[in-house]
Order: sequence, then C-alpha cells, then structure tokens
Amino acid sequence: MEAVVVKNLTKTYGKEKTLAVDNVSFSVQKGELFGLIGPDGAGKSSIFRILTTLLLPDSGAASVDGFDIVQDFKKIRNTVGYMPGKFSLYQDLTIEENLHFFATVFGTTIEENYHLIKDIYVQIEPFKKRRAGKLSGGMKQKLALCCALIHKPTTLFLDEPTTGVDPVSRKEFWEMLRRLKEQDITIIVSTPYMDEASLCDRIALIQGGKILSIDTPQNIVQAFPDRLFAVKANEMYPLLKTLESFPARLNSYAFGEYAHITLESAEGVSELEKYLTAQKLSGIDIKAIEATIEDSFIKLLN
Ligand SMILES: Nc1ncnc2c1ncn2[C@@H]1O[C@H](COP(=O)(O)OP(=O)(O)OP(=O)(O)O)[C@@H](O)[C@H]1O
Repeated sequence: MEAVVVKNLTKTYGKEKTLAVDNVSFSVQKGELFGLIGPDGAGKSSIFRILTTLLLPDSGAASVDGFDIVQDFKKIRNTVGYMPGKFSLYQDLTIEENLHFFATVFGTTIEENYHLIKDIYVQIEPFKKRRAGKLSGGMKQKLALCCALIHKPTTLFLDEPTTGVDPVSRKEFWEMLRRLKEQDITIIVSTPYMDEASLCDRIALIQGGKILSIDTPQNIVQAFPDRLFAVKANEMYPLLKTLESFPARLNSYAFGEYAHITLESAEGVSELEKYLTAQKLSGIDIKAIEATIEDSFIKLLN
C-alpha cells in the first residue's frame, strides 16, 4: 500500500519565481524507509513542507495516507510527525516540558505512546530538567525525534536530522530509525550525506529541484555504467590536473584521499599508469573499485 504519493509537484518562490521543486513525482510504500538525497538547495525542505501541509505547491498533487495535502490538510497535520531541519522546539522549556507540550497538543499523553520513544528517551531522560536550548546537538536531535513521535504518527518526515551531528550520534540515529520501521511507521528522511543513502530501503537522488533517479541504493550503484578507478599520487592537485587531460577519461574528481576517474573500458588503465608516470607524478597507486552512491550521483549530474 502507498503511504505517500507525489505527482508532478512544482514550487517556485517569490517574484523571481525561483524554481525549488521541478515537476517531482514519487511514491513511498507503507512501512518503507525512503531517503531524499541531495545537496543544499536541492529542494528537499520544500518537498517536506508541502507534504506536511505547511506550504502550497504551485501545481501538482500529493497525498499522505490517502489524504490530499490541500483538501485534507487538517487530517494530515494530526497523523504525521515532522522534524524540521532547523531545531524547532521551545528552547526555554525543559526536555520533559517540551515532550509534555507536544503530547498535549495532539490530545495524547507521554504514557500512552511511551513504547514508541522509550529507546530514545532513556538516553536523554537523565537530563530531563535541562532546558532544550542547553542541550548538545545529538541530544536536541533525540528530543526532536521523541516530540515528532509522541502522537504515534503513521508517517514520519525527518528533514536533515543528522546535519551537524557527530558521527557516533549519526550512526545511533540511523539504528533508531531501523527500529522505528519495525513499528510499521513510514519514514521519509532527507540528507545531504551520501553515505547515509545506503541505510534507506529506497532513495530519490535530487538536485536543482529535479529527481535524477529513484531506486534501491543497491540498484543505483549496480547501474553505474563506466569503469571506475581510485587513483592516488604523492600530490593531489597535480594528479587531478593530469587526470583531466588523460585522453581516455570520461570524468575525474577528488574523492577523499583518492581521485576517482571513470573510463569507458578497463583496458585504459595500463595507459593511465604510463601517462601519470610520464607526467612526473610519483607514489602512484591505481585500483579498480565499485561505485558508491556519490559516484552514481556525480554521473547522473553529468
Ligand atoms: N522562502 C524562500 N524564498 C525564496 N527562495 C527559497 C525559499 N525557500 C527556499 N528557497 C530556494 O529554493 C531552493 C530549494 O530550497 P530548499 O530549502 O527546499 O532545499 P534543500 O534541499 O532543503 O536545501 P537546504 O538544506 O539548504 O535547506 C533553493 O534554491 C532555495 O534558495
């Protein structure tokens, strides 16, 4: 069953008609963990705000749990959970007070749905008398997730929940999402971190308001069409410049401590080594590698 259906959504802002969402369509199955993956300004927050009924699209249609985002906006507001990109809880209220506030607004109690938040709440409970404004990034994020869950939403929208959070808390956060999925909650999460994409059931890669690809992370990397190599040399900048002029090159770019280069066929690699040596590069190491989501994203952008 489809929990979220999005059809040809378009959104522009202001007199200049800045195009933020460009004819976007996708659907999310009930109980799915679906990721919107893209850099800053790709249009992720605009899509989230439209689906949570905080913003009207210019055109197109969407529904959440069968409810139309325009006609049935009140029903959607009562049934979904939303964690916006910016910390939006009451900074002057304590952890406990924020949670109590959100439960009350939705006509429920903390006790009624405690099972949903227990795993997360126990981690911040020792600080429950502390004001939200005085919490660390990871703790704020856990509190925001508890507040988004306390009314037992059918669908949870998490807008860049791990931005600015340390790597350990990021990992913990994704483990929490996996556990929530087991409770039959549909989760739509956005992130600019490509490494988080592989933790979703399916992902939509988005850039400039347009969806470039929608599939499972495994299928997206398997569909990578070129031969990909990781190349290292003693100096990165001359290496990148030299790769740019290699005749059999399709594309090349920095990737951590390596440069990645794509070639049409694996044969080109012996030529590549000779070419780099002839250009006086030293410490050369070339290895064939499998594409990551980030490589696939770069390929789709070209
Ligand atoms: N209120 C607004 N007025 C004008 N332009 C806006 C407004 N909100 C967003 N935009 C523009 O729309 C585009 C998409 O922004 P959006 O916030 O949806 O992207 P995003 O993927 O969530 O990125 P970010 O993580 O930076 O918020 C960007 O070019 C942004 O500058």
